[in-house]
This record gives sequence, C-alpha cells and structure tokens, in this order.
Amino acid sequence: MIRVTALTRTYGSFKALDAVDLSVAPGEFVTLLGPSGSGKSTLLNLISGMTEPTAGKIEINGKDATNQPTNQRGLGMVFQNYALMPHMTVFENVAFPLRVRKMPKSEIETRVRDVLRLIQLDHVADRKPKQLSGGQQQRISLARCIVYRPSIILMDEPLGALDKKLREDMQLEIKRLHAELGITMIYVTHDQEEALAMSDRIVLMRKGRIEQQGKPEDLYFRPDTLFTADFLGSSNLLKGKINSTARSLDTAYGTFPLPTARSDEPISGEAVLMIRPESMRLVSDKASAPGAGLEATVRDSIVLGSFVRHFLELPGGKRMIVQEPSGASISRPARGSTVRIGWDLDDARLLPTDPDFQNV
Ligand SMILES: Nc1ncnc2c1ncn2[C@@H]1O[C@H](COP(=O)(O)OP(=O)(O)OP(=O)(O)O)[C@@H](O)[C@H]1O
Repeated sequence: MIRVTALTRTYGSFKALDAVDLSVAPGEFVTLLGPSGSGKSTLLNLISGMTEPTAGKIEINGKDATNQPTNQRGLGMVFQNYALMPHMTVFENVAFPLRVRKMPKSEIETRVRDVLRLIQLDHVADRKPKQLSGGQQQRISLARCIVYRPSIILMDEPLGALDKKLREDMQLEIKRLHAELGITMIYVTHDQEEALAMSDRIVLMRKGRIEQQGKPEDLYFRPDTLFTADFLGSSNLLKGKINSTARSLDTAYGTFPLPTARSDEPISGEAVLMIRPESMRLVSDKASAPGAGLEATVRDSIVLGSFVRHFLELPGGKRMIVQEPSGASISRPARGSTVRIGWDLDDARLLPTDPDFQNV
C-alpha cells in the first residue's frame, strides 16, 4: 500500500531522516515509535506530502507519489490539535470534507449520520465543538477523517492531549475502527505502551533511522539492541565478556550461561545479557536457578495488584528488578534480606554493547 525507499530529509547538514526503507501492507496498523527528534513526524510528513524529501522515493497504491501534492495522495490525516471549525456544528464539521468533494446532499446526510453513530456521538450532532469534551472533540476529528473513506490514515500523536483514561478508551476506539473499516494506518507516538497496545507492527526509530521493526511481542521479548530493550519496558542488564567455548558471559557479578545462539548475535568480545523483570524469579537455591542464581539484597518489594515487584541490589550497587505474579498467598521477602534470582536461559537475550549505553 505504501513503500518508501531510501527516503531522506536533511536540514542543512542534519539528517532528520536517513535513507529509510519501509513497506506497509493493506489494512496494516503500523506505529512509528521513538524518542523526541528521532524522525517519526518527518517520515509521516514525507508520506503525506507536507514535507518534501531531499532524496528517495515514495509509492502509494503502486504509484510513484514522491512529487504528488498532498491532496492527490488519497490519505486521511488526524493530528493532536483537532482543528475543528468552532462556528460549525459537529454535523457540519464532519460533513465539511464531503461538501468540499461536492457530494450530493442526501448522501452527505447518510454518511455523516452513519459515521457519528459509529463513533457513538450521534446525540451531539447539533452542538458546537466547544460544547464537547476533549475526547469527544478528538473523536469528531477522527469522524471527519473517516467520513470520506480514505484507504490510508496517517495519525500524528492524535491522543497526546488527552488524559490517561481517555487515551486508553480512544486507543480501543481507534483499534475498533481500524478493524471494522479495514483502513491502513500509520500512527506516530512516543508512548511505548500505546504502541504495544495498538500496533500490528512497531517501527522503532532512532536518529533518523529504523532501529528495529516487528510485532509488539518481537520488539519487547526479542530486542536486537540495547536501545530497543531500553525504549520498550524495563530490563535487567549484565555486561561482560563472552567465553565462546563455555558459552557463558563473564561479568563482575559472576559467570552466566548464554541463551541458545542466534545467527545475528554478538559472538565474541563484550556483550550484554538482557532479562526482562517478568522473566526473572526469586528461587530458593542455586540448583533450581538455571540462570545461575545471582545473589542480591532486597531493597523493597511491592504488590501492584496482579503482580509483585522486587527492587534488588547486587554487590556494588547495581539495581535489578524482578516481577512475579501475585496472589493472596504471596509472601514478600524482608527488606535487607538476601535472595537468589533465576531465569530460564532462553528468556535472556544477548545484545551487542552500544556507545550510547556506557553505564550498563
Ligand atoms: N523544519 C525543520 N528545520 C530544521 N530541523 C528540523 C525541521 N523539522 C524537523 N527538524 C529536526 O529533525 C529531527 C526530527 O524531527 P521529527 O519532528 O521528525 O522528530 P519526532 O521523532 O517526530 O519527534 P517529536 O516526538 O518530538 O515530534 C529533529 O531533530 C528536528 O529538530
């Protein structure tokens, strides 16, 4: 549906987007995720035609769209500021794009009513935008976009201005619309939870390039880099030197067996072992700890409803977090006590070191 090739945008000598290749399939929900300044909006604005590329190619629906004006690309767009017209009613706001397209009056009436019903706001059709809540306004701007049935919708932080509860409701709403209407979505956010919750595929960006892309569970459980591991969720990191004969990692905290080898893993020299907090557990003795039973001191242990989180410290002060399922019979280790940490070998990930992560 969309294919960009070697897409580049520079500002002076600065590369806001650096030779990015990306394909999006029909009906796919793709999220561009990354820290501020990583190039997410630049990529979206290049696809929409609001920014001109310095180099590279954009194809939409099989046609070269690189130099096509925005309004000929057949895209819908939704942004953080809803840009509803204040003097028009909700109905008129939603009808506006259809009037611009000179659609017959009766069809406009039907389509607007249908879309308002779809987003469950048909009862506010006669109100003005300022008589609506922020969440309602954002749903209206969504309605205004889907009413003319674009096959592709681009969204740039559309929920950024909403509070947490409303954001979560709207995330479900957008997912539902995506599933019901079969629209191809490209969605920009810097919020990793939002990306994990909504996407078929996450494209993680870093300094104008794609760091890693894949299904949410791929990025979360099978990161290829420290940047990906760090950006999505929390992780426990142990840096050391690989001993390839013994297939172990020699660290300041002991020697740990490595997970089953992958073709793309760092095979010699320095590397980092990454284990997610929920892949670790407290174990009673070394024999029951495949991860070799790392010893730690308990700093705190808190119950967060369905799970309990242990904040631990290794000798020398390095912090570790272990998260276990909770339950009525959970017993928490005392502050200051010594515990052993275990993990299943293949729940650990061996990652290359990275100059941006010196303090691992
Ligand atoms: N018109 C411009 N002139 C100069 N630099 C720009 C311009 N537009 C963007 N940039 C730079 O390009 C880089 C990427 O910006 P972009 O807006 O794509 O980042 P982003 O990942 O969307 O970040 P955010 O989440 O903060 O919006 C930033 O360093 C930004 O300062």
